[in-house]
Parts: sequence; structure tokens; C-alpha cells
Amino acid sequence: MLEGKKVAFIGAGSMAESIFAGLISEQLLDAENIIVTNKSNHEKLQRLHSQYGVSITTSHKEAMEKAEVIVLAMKPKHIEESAHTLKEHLHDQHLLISVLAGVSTSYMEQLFGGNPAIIRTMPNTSAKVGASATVICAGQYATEDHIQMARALFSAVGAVSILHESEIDRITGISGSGPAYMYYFVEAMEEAAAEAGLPEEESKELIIQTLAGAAKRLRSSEKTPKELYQEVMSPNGTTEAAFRVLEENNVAAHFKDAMKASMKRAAELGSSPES
Ligand SMILES: NC(=O)C1=CN([C@@H]2O[C@H](COP(=O)(O)OP(=O)(O)OC[C@H]3O[C@@H](n4cnc5c(N)ncnc54)[C@H](OP(=O)(O)O)[C@@H]3O)[C@@H](O)[C@H]2O)C=CC1
Ligand SMILES: O=C(O)[C@@H]1CCC=N1
Repeated sequence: MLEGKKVAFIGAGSMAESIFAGLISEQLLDAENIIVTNKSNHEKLQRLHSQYGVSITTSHKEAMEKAEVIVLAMKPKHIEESAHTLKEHLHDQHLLISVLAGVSTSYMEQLFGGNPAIIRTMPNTSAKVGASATVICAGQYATEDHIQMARALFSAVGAVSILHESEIDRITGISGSGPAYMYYFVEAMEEAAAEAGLPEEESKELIIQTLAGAAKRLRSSEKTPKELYQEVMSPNGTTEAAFRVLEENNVAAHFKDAMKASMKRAAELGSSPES
């Protein structure tokens, strides 16, 4: 569906880079069909050009004129100023794909004016290795073809689910921010290994393999997470000792509170993107 099309990224931060790096390595698009622009960090654009071979420009007008698919990848607080510049170059053939947390399609439709085709998405940075968990929903002017185009783009960099827009803020606290939670736990595991005097490289590898193995098991087993962790626990053994500490410290409750805070922040970004 994206054959022969050019895709412009407005915003060149970690999310944009994760997506276009994934699109290139998964061979959905050639680097020269990807145009990247940002606000003012020219060194960053140069680095992205050298590293990936993507086309870069400091002109948002040029990006809009060359591409049919426009990925909005700036911070939510910058959507208003950005839409102000982009809207004069927007035409009927453009598809706008937003990755912005919290920002609704109706708000973007209002900013761009007219009847812009907008697909709102919530990917995550695992797009860089073709393993994002992306959620998409359509604005009122997006057609089935637009949905399929966005689905094709994000399918190249991971799994895609279609959700109702009212669910996207909540899922942001689960799968959008999700990779960060996993890295945080891995960091704690690495620190515990180091504090116990274990060799760094070997511990790191064992932790990653443990995480990958648990993810594989979750995917392939019919068992619930509780059944799976109970399987690890020998009576009065090491895991039980660890879980006693987790439960004494209410870790699951605190972790759930953290995800609720992320969901709440997504809703706040939507009601007041400039915050
Ligand atoms: N990081 C993540 O894991 C995820 C992020 N998102 C969403 O992706 C978006 C980007 O996040 P992230 O990549 O982390 O942010 P970054 O801060 O890393 O990048 C933001 C980018 O936007 C550019 N920018 C700022 N203002 C404008 C403007 N007016 N016009 C064009 N470009 C502009 C910046 O350019 P310059 O450097 O020149 O100022 C920078 O390249 C956010 O809306 C976020 O909600 C969604 C899912 C996951
Ligand atoms: O932290 C953020 O706001 C973005 C949205 C989801 C993940 N990162």
C-alpha cells in the first residue's frame, strides 16, 4: 500500500527515529523515500542522514510537498505551532498520522481545518527492532484505505491493534510507556547482580534471556501470569523469599499506581496539550 509513496516525519526525536529505523530495516520503505524534519536541531538531522540515509530538510513546506504520508512526531505541546505552519501546505491527498500522546483527532482536525484525514496511533520504541505494540484509530475524515495504509506502515514495525479512540489514553499507560517499565526492572536486576559481585556482561546477557524467555512463555502458554510465577516458586524456596519482599512492599499496587499516573497524564496532555 505504501509502494512508491514518500513518508515525512515532522519531528525527529526518539519515537520518529524508532519508527523510520524499523521501516528501513524491515524494508517497507527505502531510506530515500523517508523525509525527516524537526524544529531547529540541524546536527540531529545530519546524524540521522548519515546513519540511515534518510532525506532531511529544514523546510516543513518541502516535507509536505514531497510526501503523501505525514507522520506528526513532535511533543504534544508543539502540535499547535506545528499545525499552524503545516496546514497551509496540506492537500486532499495527504494522510496525517499522529503518534502524539493524548491529543485527540477532533482537536487536530480543528487545528488543521478543512476535512483532514487523520489516523491517531500509539506505538512504542520497540518499533526500532520491528517489535512495537501499536494501537491505531481513525479520525472522522479518514477512510478505510487510510486505516489500511497506517496499518501497513505499523505492521512493518510490529503488531497493530485497532481500538476505539476513547481507549487510547488508557493504553498509552500500558503499551506506549510500557518498554520503559521493562527497562526499569532490568536496570534493578542489573544493579542487584552487580551489588552481589556478579560479572557484568554475563549477568546482562542472562537477564535479557530471562526476559525474552518469560515473554515467549507468556505468548505460548495457556497459563495465567500467576500460574506461571507459581510454577517458578518451589515451596519455601528462593522465589518465595523474593515474593515475600515484593508483597511486604506492595510492589504490584505501586506499579499499578504508576500506570494509572501515565494514563492520567495522557488525558491531561489531551485536554491541555501545551502543558
Ligand atoms: N518516546 C516514546 O516512547 C513515545 C513517544 N510518543 C509520542 O511521540 C512524540 C515525540 O516523542 P519523542 O520522540 O519522545 O520526543 P523528542 O523530544 O525526542 O522529539 C521531539 C521532536 O519534535 C521536534 N519538534 C519540536 N517542535 C517542533 C515543531 N514545531 N515542528 C516540527 N518538529 C518539532 C523536535 O525538534 P528539535 O529537536 O529541533 O526541537 C524533536 O525532533 C510525542 O508526541 C510523544 O507523545 C508516542 C509513543 C511512544
Ligand atoms: O512519555 C511520553 O509522554 C511518551 C508517550 C508514551 C511513551 N512516551
